Amino acid sequence: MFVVGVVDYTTSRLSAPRSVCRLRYRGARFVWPRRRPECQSASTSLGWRPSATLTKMQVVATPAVRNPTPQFDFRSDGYLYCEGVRVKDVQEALGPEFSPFYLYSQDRIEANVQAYTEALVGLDAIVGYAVKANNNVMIMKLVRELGCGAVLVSGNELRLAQLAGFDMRRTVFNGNGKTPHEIALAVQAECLINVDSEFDIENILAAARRERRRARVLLRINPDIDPQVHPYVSTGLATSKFGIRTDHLDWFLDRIKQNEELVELVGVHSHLGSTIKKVELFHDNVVTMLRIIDDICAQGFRSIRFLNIGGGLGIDYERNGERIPTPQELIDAIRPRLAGRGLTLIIEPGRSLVGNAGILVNTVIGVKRNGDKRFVVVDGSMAELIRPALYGAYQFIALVEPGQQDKELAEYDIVGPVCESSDFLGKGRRLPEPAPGMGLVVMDSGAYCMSMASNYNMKLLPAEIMVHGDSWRVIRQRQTFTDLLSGYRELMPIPGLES
Ligand SMILES: Cc1ncc(COP(=O)(O)O)c(C=O)c1O
Ligand SMILES: N[C@@H](CCCC[NH3+])C(=O)O
Repeated sequence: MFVVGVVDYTTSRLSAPRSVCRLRYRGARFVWPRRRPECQSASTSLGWRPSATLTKMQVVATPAVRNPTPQFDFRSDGYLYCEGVRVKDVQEALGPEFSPFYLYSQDRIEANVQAYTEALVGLDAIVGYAVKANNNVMIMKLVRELGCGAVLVSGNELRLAQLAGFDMRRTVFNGNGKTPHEIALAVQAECLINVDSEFDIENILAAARRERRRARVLLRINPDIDPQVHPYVSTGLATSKFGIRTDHLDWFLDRIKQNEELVELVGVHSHLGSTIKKVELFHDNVVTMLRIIDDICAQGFRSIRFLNIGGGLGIDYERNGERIPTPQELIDAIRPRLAGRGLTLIIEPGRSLVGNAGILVNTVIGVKRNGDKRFVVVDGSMAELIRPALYGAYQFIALVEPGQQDKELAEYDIVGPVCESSDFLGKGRRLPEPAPGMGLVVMDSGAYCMSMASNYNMKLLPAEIMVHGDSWRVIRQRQTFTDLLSGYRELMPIPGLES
């Protein structure tokens, strides 16, 4: 919560960063009731919260001016809450040693899964959680209990899915560089396996022969559709490393036909990319894939049962009022095409299941000025959250507590302590000046944040906290210095690492 203006009733003047009676802040609007200066509680919209005194009314605003995730809200006391838990209380309970940390809302994850399951009513479908988005095993267990399958991209994700109790026959093992060892694991576990290349199919055939099991495979198609996203998260263009070009499909079909005792072709897969905001793209993909299924069936393949359309639905990172399609809108766009086809739809969401269910809570180390430029330096960095450094990604940033009321709003770059100029969490963010020790949150950090974190500069992987209702628990401990040294165990004596 911070002051954006002061209404002086005695002079009927509004002094504010912009002296107009209509203030705008990141898409939200506060309308000062010019005609009713006696009004104690002004009309507000989208999170603006006025407070009043008899002669002057301070117009104060909470930073979450648009709140697309009700489980995370900035309340009138100026603090950020996750469900019933005040985030500042968790920060204080953990202490500075455990900062930064990730914090998730169980309710939000449940609601996100439910949005898919409700949208899919009446369709034969599997929601395959893309584990790469967030591989916390407690989150994996939760989505499994909610009925999801899993989409895996490494042998270790596969093992973790087994530990999390997934029915492995409802998992998809995917990837453009599966090793022979990983393929053997997938064949043993009876995953659905995506074929991505010539060497992939050879390795699958070899593993099936060795394991004496018939592998169930899907062909990952490269549909050459532009998902209109950042090039680094686009996967379905002809120039991408992923999938099989349609003009090369026949080679794969022949190879499968020659080896039908070892592999069963059960479906096709494609994934356009991530952060997609247009449902028409999913529709176009389904149309392309159905045409390919028809071609494949015309060549005598009788066992095609799965249409896997990948994941990719975006979330509302910007919170600027732009409409992001819901899972319901996505499914509604493709449902008519699926009627009467007798296929099981597989959809592989990652970001849209967990992205807005997590936040990264950092502690402010200090504020620094270099000439006109102002920085808020926090203890979190590109090591814990790399999306801004890697893609220039925008994630909403705010203080988890009231800013210093006597200080003005200003524009800051939010940076970490890592020795890289790309180490920023946000640029040019308008904030009240924070004091050292205050909590600063990066919203929408549930997907591709912790799972992409690193030990750069020997930073420790953060703890992860799950909130449910009024309580919270640690669902992964913070790494320790000793954890970082475990690879040296055999090489030198390290206290605490003898065995
Ligand atoms: C094959 C595949 N499936 C599913 C996903 C999940 O995508 P998203 O998190 O955007 O839903 C990805 C990641 O982009 C992927 O590569
Ligand atoms: N890591 C990306 C998404 C990659 C999706 C996997 N193909 C992100 O943070 O947005």
